[in-house]
Amino acid sequence: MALKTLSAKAAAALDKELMSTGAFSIDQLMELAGLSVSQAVSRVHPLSKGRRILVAVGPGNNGGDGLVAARHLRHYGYQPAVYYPKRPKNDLYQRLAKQLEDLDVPFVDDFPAALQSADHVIDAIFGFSFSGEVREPFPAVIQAMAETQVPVTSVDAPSSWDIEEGPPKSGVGSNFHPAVLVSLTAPKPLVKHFRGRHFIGGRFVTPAIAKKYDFEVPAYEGIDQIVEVGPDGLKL
Ligand SMILES: NC(=O)C1=CN([C@@H]2O[C@H](COP(=O)(O)OP(=O)(O)OC[C@H]3O[C@@H](n4cnc5c(N)ncnc54)[C@H](O)[C@@H]3O)[C@@H](O)[C@H]2O)[C@H](O)CC1
Ligand SMILES: [K+]
Repeated sequence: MALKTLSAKAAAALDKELMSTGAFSIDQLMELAGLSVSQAVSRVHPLSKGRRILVAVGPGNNGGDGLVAARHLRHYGYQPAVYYPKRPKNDLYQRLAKQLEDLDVPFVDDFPAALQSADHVIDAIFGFSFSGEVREPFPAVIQAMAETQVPVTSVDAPSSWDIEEGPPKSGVGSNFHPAVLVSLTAPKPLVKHFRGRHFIGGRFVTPAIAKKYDFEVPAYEGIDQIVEVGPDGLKL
């Protein structure tokens, strides 16, 4: 079976289509994306492996997925902490942050320090709209995720990787290889460079949309919001 991936451009177009003709709101898609991430983390890192989950949150919707995942993980009995250095004024992100504050989820300022006492990390810094060189304050965060022994789950893309080409050839992110990736909707072309455990999530795509964008909706089982596939996105 040939590997079907979604380019950054196609992923953005699909997102737009779901929220226009598809009649979804961004809140709904983000809730389901974040729920998928929370399920993948609880699958690879059950509570018995340690409760402390550090969530690195970026300024866009990838970060929003991380905020939603943190909330679900808190309800599952984990102890998430959130690093969220660039908070947009946007109402949606403010509400997601407030929901975490109401659950007494701490927001931390020093990512490398917080990493010292984390059992697992969620990388929700950048997704399919990332491009160019990583700007401040994120280079040190990506460097810390690259060097740590703590396992990292990346949301949609390992942050700093080019969506089509994968890890940068040199500099920040060139040595970043997360243990787990949750591709939302469909894998992006960068998966050809990924070697860890790989899940597909985002269980909201209709068969018609999948056909139009030329990928297959994975065979979700029962009430699961994720399907584990091979590192490259092919069936296990
Ligand atoms: N249909 C789906 O699959 C859904 C996926 N979701 C998630 O949304 C992201 C894409 O979100 P978007 O807001 O378009 O962008 P990002 O979060 O990837 O990042 C944009 C953010 O980052 C800044 N930025 C870009 N490049 C750099 C850089 N080099 N250095 C620093 N900052 C950078 C940019 O300015 C923006 O602020 C997708 O991957 C999924 O995770 C939706 O949640 C639901 C539907
Ligand atoms: K990410």
